[in-house]
Amino acid sequence: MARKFIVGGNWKCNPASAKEANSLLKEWKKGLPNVDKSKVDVVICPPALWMSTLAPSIEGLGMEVCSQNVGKTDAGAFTGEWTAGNLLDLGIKWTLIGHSERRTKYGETDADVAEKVGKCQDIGVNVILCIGETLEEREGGKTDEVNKRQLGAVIPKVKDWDKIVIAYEPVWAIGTGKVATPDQAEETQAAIREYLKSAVSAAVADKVRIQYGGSVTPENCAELITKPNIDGFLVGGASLKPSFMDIVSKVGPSKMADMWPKFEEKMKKDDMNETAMAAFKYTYGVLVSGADVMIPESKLDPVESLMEYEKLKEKPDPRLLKKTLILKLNGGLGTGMGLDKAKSLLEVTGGLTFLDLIAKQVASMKKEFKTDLKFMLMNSFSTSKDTLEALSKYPELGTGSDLEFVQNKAPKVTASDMSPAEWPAQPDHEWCPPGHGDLYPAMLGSGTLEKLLKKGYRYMFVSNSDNLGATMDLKILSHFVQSGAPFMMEVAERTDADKKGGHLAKDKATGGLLLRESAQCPEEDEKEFQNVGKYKFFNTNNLWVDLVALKREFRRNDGALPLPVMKNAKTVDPRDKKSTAVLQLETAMGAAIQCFQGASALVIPRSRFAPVKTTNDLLALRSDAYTLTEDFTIVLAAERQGVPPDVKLDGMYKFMDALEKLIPNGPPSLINCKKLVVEGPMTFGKDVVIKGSVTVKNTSGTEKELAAGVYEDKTVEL
Ligand SMILES: O=C(CO)COP(=O)(O)O
Repeated sequence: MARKFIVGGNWKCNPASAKEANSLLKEWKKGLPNVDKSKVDVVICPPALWMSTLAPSIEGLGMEVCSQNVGKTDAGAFTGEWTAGNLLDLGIKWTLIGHSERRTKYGETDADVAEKVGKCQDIGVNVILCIGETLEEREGGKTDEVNKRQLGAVIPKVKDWDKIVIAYEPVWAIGTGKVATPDQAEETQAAIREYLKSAVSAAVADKVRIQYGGSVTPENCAELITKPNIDGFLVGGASLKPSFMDIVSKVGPSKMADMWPKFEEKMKKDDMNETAMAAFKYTYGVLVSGADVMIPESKLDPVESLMEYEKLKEKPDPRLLKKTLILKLNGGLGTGMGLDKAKSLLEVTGGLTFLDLIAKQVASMKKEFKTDLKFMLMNSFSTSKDTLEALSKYPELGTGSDLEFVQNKAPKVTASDMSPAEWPAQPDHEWCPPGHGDLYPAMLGSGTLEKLLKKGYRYMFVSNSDNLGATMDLKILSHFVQSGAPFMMEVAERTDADKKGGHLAKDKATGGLLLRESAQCPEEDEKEFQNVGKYKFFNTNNLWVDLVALKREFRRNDGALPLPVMKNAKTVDPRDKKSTAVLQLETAMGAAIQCFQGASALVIPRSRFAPVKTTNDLLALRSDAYTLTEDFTIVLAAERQGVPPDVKLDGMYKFMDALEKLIPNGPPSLINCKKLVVEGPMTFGKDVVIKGSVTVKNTSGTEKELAAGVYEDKTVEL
């Protein structure tokens, strides 16, 4: 049976302060990408007083807290003790028992040790049982005898061997710098396993993990771990150093050490900048370390109430506009709607594309606020050229690097071995977009962030280019600036229609805001995830960022923001399902809310969230249910009272060309439509008016026309 390695860090009565402990844990974080969590368990034993306070940071590293000791009694008049039950009550599932320092310095006997193990077994606490001989005993040839005695005392108390790990720690090697040789340790641990076989069973002997402890270091651990009966280490002194992570990564190495040089070479060859490489290295590290990306219910609190747009009291300050950048994300292709160009080049209404509308919105804001406004786009390598061409008719928006920066691309990862994906037939397919979380590294790496800061820009309002409701709002800008928050997310209230999408929540440990996407929700918490009464808000992707704070966060995190990573399983050639299976790593820009201490959120009216994702959205938008205002925003007609029509077109109308054929005479009137369902091949006649809920069906298979007329609350069979 393959036993999973387990490494323990026994801090004993160290370090001198909780502050030092915290900075040690922070240092360890850097080593995480080098460790494959599926190969090694790690438990950390801090002094008892800090077990609770350090637990979130320890667990944040994918490690578990382990007590150094536990009492042998239940609750009662036992001053200075704690029980196994107390541990579980604090969420601590592990304890050491019988460490040689407890035995020699505090007089713990084999019988005490056995009682303690019994208490842990009763309640289900995992035990690392420490055994080992003194120098005298070793020299007297009594090693195996001592181990058998110490272990033998405990065996009658054990019912569940899955909750027992043995740490063989020769007393003469503890804290002395005198490590057992790999052969000595292997020989002794093989004898311990042999004893388990005869005293308990072959199955137990085979599955119980035996650690070695005593002067283990990053230097001597590599050879020790090759021995078949050494299943990990219990580390003392070396667990108080940043290099403890080297021990962990030598026991359970990730693919980072082997593969990173290959990715680095590939990216350098492609002239990628340092920031882009650091961003990919971070996401790749999350992938190969097998870090748990789930956010369980137990770690969250709901966000009860937030500031609402209607209640903003700050006095609008037009001077802030001069320090503010309006950024539109424009990296997306309209492939979902059957286009092979930037989605924003799609005609929305009245012959105007998204880009036309955005350009006109900016022009009208300049007029309204009587000031210049800085506007930029983040394009991707596939949207840049078309977009700049289309915008050349609006020279006042700016040109070149004043108008855009280009999103990075990331190497695809071969799913089978985590190497850089290769596809010589079409090398373009070896790269993918890294998601809109790339906004931040792309801004920094392209030099845009620095350039903006130098020119005195401090604030950024960013939104998706397909959300025509996301216009500059001076009230919101003034609130954001005066609140002093480094980051603010515009959120909207979730309705039943939004229950499958992500939600805002509070991190129980830090009280900070975070987003939980459906891919980050464990299956058993799905019901709570969809509870729109509990988790009331969703991210609209209209974000406000203090650029000085952004720069500071990059510095604080060594050049890469620690955003949650999503992995998408695809084939290297997306159209050839038989081509190599790859993973594409992505981050989302809204998730950065968790990176900024003091980040906030604002509830906005739905009118600021009007994205066009499908032909359903577009048909509604082109109809009279919406109007185009003088400042080129698209708003719902007043009669609709804030509720858009619910349009459900047959899947055959998913692509733009099919939509255009469906409405050769322009869209039907939907101003009084609640719901429109279209099934089967058809066209809409010239003056069609839909009222209430209408379903139009054609089951014949040949295209038919829905004639002019008013249709109200009915099903029409063509
Ligand atoms: O006692 C130990 C772990 O429990 C070993 O300590 P050292 O690694 O400092 O020798």
